[in-house]
Amino acid sequence: MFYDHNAVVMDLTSKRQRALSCRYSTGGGNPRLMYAPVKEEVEWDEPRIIRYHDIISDSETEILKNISRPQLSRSETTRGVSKTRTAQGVFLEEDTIVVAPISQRIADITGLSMDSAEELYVQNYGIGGRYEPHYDEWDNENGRIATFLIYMSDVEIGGATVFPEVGIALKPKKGSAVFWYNLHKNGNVDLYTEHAGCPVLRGNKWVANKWICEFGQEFRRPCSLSYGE
Ligand SMILES: O=C(O)CCC(=O)C(=O)O
Ligand SMILES: [Fe+2]
Repeated sequence: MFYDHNAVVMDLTSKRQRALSCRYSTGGGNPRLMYAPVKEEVEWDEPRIIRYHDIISDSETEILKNISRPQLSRSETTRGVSKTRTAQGVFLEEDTIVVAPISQRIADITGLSMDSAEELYVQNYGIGGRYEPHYDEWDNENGRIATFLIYMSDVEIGGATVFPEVGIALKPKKGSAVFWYNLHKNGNVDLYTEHAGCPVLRGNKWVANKWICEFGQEFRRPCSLSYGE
């Protein structure tokens, strides 16, 4: 399938920008964030997509890139090496330097448990690297309830994360992250969360994905019995 991402996106994003809002967040009163609240910006309402600014430092990103570089391999999906995802990636174990504090920060910010989350997945896209439209979760037990996508680089041209169903483009901004729920509270996939990584036209794109899973979130994000919620 071919999407003219730039055309869809530039049009709708500019309309939406008028309603954007920003605030400092303590993750609902988390003690670790009381003295250093995180900068939160609403990118979209439904599905709710939040951008967190300055959540990872330049030195942390350099460490993550340096650790990852020698281990990168072509990204795979459940069907093997992927043609729809032309990037290289690596899962970093929790005891890797700087990884555990990042997981803790994500837990503090989102209020979700990291106990059943996947390991941090660092990805690098070169020129032309892209990831075609997909859902992070479809039908798994302990599915990916939410995605926390950290941008570890700016990208000169291209490389936006786009949501074709809603018409929004999230531009990579080094040190920031975007967060959304893939699943509704009733456990169904939110069909508006289909997203893609646009081709990198100039520059080099680094991201780190933390996929947060369902188990352990029962009291943090209680289920809903309502069909639409
Ligand atoms: O690189 C991006 O902007 C999106 C990456 C993504 O969607 C994924 O790895 O699942
Ligand atoms: Fe994704």
